[in-house]
Amino acid sequence: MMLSEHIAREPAHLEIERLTVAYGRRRVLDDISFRVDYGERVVMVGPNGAGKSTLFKALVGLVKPQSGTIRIHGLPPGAHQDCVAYVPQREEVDWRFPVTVTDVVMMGRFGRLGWFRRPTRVDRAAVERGLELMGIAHLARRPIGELSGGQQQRVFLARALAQEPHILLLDEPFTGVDAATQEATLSVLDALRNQKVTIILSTHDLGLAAARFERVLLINRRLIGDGPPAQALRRDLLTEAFGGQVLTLPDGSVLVDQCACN
Ligand SMILES: Nc1ncnc2c1ncn2[C@@H]1O[C@H](COP(=O)(O)OP(=O)(O)OP(=O)(O)O)[C@@H](O)[C@H]1O
Repeated sequence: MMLSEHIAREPAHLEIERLTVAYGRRRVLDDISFRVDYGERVVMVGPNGAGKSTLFKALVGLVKPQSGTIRIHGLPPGAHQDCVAYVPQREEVDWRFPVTVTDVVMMGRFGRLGWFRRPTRVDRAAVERGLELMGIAHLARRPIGELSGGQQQRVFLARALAQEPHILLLDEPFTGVDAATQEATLSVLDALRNQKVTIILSTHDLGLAAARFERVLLINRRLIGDGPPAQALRRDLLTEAFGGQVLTLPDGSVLVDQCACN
């Protein structure tokens, strides 16, 4: 069955059931289940090492689950890679690559192009649109390695947009970027709402998670909270997820272990 027929017949969604992932003998995701409907905007929060990046990698088929299932439009990850765009954390990218901004953004089209087909007018237009949406059309010919952290982040978002995905996965896109890039990214995500693009983004910023997203997944190896911010970011759940860490809550107060001090 063609993917397009499948989408037409079924409500498109992402479904994760009893997902367990281990590196060697160490479980980093344990029995995680949730479902995301088409067009939902979800933010994932949890402490360092909670398994957020691992979950993204499992969603694009880069790590194999030990058990459990992932279904995207009813099919396993990798079956239609094209409709899922993944923006990894910046430090996972080798910036010495001698390629221009346009080259990188065009990579977003490779799923459609195949590696050996020449870009068509449609591909070039998608690349230009991505560059313009992220405000970096003027950087098109620059080598990627020469750009600032915020500019590089915009390039990777432009590449994801050029892919024209149904599901956009962003792993900590705001870490180490300037406020203008953060705002530009958030407004592009707001615009994608009209196109029913599903967004899953991870961040350490609980205030941003609460203010800009309708649904929060609170993760630390297990799924500890799932729901609207007021529900998923309750103090008892945050304490469970973050243990003894000092934490700034969405309301600006500080949580130190069990004690909430304003
Ligand atoms: N390739 C790997 N091999 C072995 N262990 C790994 C590998 N990748 C991640 N881990 C470990 O798995 C756990 C989860 O890591 P992961 O990067 O998914 O967490 P995270 O929530 O994204 O963390 P952060 O917020 O610090 O980015 C960590 O303890 C990490 O050290």
